[in-house]
Amino acid sequence: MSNFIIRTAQERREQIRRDAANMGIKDDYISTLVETFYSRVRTDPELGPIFDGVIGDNWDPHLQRMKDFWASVALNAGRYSGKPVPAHTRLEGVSRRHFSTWLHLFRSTLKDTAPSPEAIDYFMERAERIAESLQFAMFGMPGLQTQDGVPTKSRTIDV
Ligand code: HEM
Repeated sequence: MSNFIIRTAQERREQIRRDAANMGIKDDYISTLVETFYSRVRTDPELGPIFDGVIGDNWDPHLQRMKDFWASVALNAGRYSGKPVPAHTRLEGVSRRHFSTWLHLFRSTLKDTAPSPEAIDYFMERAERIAESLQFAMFGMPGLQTQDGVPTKSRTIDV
């Protein structure tokens, strides 16, 4: 006979936070990660101009949104309620190469700042999964041309 354990959403959320805390992941680390990552993005020769064009000098709201986003992804904080897909499909001049650069920069930021080796994998797994979804929304399946050459824009991402 198998035993089923039924947990409430609240219990699941607490478990996620306990697991993350055991890796050293809490709000203060998410704040460090986001601040460090985007300070590197801003000076990156490929990514910097793309962000500059959209965000200009108005970085504070973007950084706050990204802290809420990562707290929701990593800690199930439920603080983010934006729409990542349209925010990216409307960007001009972004290719798969930019995503590869983004992921490299994210990994090196984690290597330099993460509170534990497990935390690096924890964030990278999630970043890679979301990057895949965004690229699918923007460019379609790798190697598959959409009928009219226009990227699929209808995907949503649950965080
Ligand atoms: C080529 C790689 C990427 C570029 C150039 C890029 C660029 C941008 C820019 C310019 C914005 C601001 C959009 C606006 O305010 O209208 C933005 C927002 C955002 N990005 Fe990215 N991004 C990239 C990859 C990613 C990845 C991999 C993730 C997640 C793992 C991500 C998550 C987000 C989120 C959550 C927002 C806020 C969307 C909103 O609620 O308005 N981005 N991104």
